[in-house]
Amino acid sequence: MKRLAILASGSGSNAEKIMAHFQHSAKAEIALVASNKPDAFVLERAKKFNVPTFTFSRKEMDAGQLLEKLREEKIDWVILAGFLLKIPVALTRAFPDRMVNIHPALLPKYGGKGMYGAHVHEAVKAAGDKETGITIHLVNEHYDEGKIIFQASTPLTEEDTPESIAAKVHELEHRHFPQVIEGLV
Ligand SMILES: Nc1nc2c(c(=O)[nH]1)N[C@@H](CN(C=O)c1ccc(C(=O)N[C@@H](CCC(=O)O)C(=O)O)cc1)CN2
Ligand SMILES: NCC(=O)N[C@@H]1O[C@H](COP(=O)([O-])[O-])[C@@H](O)[C@H]1O
Repeated sequence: MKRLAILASGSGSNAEKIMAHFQHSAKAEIALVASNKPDAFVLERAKKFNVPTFTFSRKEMDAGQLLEKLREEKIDWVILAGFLLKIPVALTRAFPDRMVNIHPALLPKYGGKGMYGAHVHEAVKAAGDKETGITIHLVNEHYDEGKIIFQASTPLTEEDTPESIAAKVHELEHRHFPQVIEGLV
């Protein structure tokens, strides 16, 4: 049984879909949900699924305390689902090809520092793009430059707003991320 940890900084709607997907799985289990925000709603979602939680600061992550916890819990895969800090290289190297992230755009467009959450959808709207989508990729030491595993797109119209774009992207994420993880682990 593979042991998966989810890292998230906010609401955790993707984390919830992933926990529900693996709730009765014989292949993998969500062994930990960890956040850098003690008040992140993802922690409440984890408690609903009886998944253990762990909180840490950027300083503690950079000092190796998150890696220590992942090793203690014998984690096989790390899933970034709305995690908003850069994973230090020591941590990415501890999980080579075993750390995956979801990005709310069609990389390589709209990636890199500053490109997260609503900032991404606002940039897509400002550019007048006729489509957007999601990218699921392996994680390396740089933001959003790891090997792309999966992409899915959705059309946009001039009537779309950053909020409606976000809703379309979330729908794609919730539909695909759990299945892609299932195929990876
Ligand atoms: N080493 C890596 N770490 C992370 C990656 C990655 O690919 N490699 N992906 C991100 C997730 N992400 C996009 O998918 C992303 C998240 C956050 C940022 C960003 O600019 N963050 C701000 C800080 C925001 C905050 O403190 O609330 C910043 O760095 O200034 C960019 C991309 C997760 N980690
Ligand atoms: N660049 C990273 C980034 O922007 N990640 C995005 O944060 C949201 C988290 O939503 P959730 O907390 O409801 O799962 C998701 O849309 C995810 O793609």
